[in-house]
Amino acid sequence: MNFYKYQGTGNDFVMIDDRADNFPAGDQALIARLCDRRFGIGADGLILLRVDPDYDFRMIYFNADGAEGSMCGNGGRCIVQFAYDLGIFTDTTRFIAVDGEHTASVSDDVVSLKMSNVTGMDMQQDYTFLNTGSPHVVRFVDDLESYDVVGVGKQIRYSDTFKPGGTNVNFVQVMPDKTLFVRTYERGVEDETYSCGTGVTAAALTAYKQFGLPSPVSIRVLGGQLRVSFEETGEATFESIYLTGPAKQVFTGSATV
Ligand SMILES: N[C@H](CCC[C@H](N)C(=O)O)C(=O)O
Repeated sequence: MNFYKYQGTGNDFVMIDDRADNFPAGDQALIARLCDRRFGIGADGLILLRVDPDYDFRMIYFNADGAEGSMCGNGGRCIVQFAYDLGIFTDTTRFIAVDGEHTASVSDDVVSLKMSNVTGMDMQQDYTFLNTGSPHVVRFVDDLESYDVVGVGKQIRYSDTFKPGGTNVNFVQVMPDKTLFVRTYERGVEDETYSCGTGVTAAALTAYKQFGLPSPVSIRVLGGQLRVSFEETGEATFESIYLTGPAKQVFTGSATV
C-alpha cells in the first residue's frame, strides 16, 4: 500500500491517494497500526483523499486510534497541499469534509483553509466550549511552558460534562505582544500533539471574545506558527474564518502491513 506522509506545524498524517476507493476504511485496527509510532509509520491521524462528484475531492479523516474523527484543521491544510502536489488544482480548491464544504488556497507551501462557521460559545467560569468543526475546550493559563497538558487535559476530556463524545482541550497563554501560545490535548490521539488547527481556531475566537484580541490572531504552537482570521457576524457567531500556515510532504513510502 503506497502512502504519503505530511505534516502541518508538526501535526502529522499518513495520507492516502484513495481515488480508486479501495482502502479498507472500516478496518480500525489497520488504521491504528499504520499510525502507531513503534509498530507502524507513525502519525496523529490518517487521511483518505477520495473522489467526489461535486467537489475537487473528499477528505476522510481518522484519528490515530483508527476511528473516524470530526474535522481536522491541520489535516485539512495537509490534504489541500497533497491535492495540489497531485495536480488536482492549481491556485484555489473546494472540497468536502465531515463538517461540510471548505475552500482553500496554496502559495509557497503555505495553505490557507476556510473553516466552518462557528455558531456559538458556551462560556463558563474557568473554560469556554465551542465547536470549530471539532469540539474544543479552551482554558487560559499562566506559564503554559510548564503546564501539565496531558494530566489536566485527560481529566477534562473524560469528565462527565463532555460525555459521551469527549472533547479536545486547549490550554492558552496570552503573551505580552498579544499573540497566543497554545498547547492541545487531542481526543482520539489521547495525548498532546504539536499542533491542532481546529484547536487554535477555537483559541483565537475565545481570546477575541474574552480579551478583545483582534483578527488576525498569531499563534505559536509546539510545532510552529499559525494565523487565524475571522469576522464576528452576530453574538459569538463567526464567519470567514481562515486558518493559515505551512503544510509539507515529508516522505512517501510503501506499507507492508
Ligand atoms: N488535529 C486536528 C483536530 C482533530 C480532531 C480530533 N482529535 C477529534 O476530536 O476527532 C486539527 O488540526 O484540527
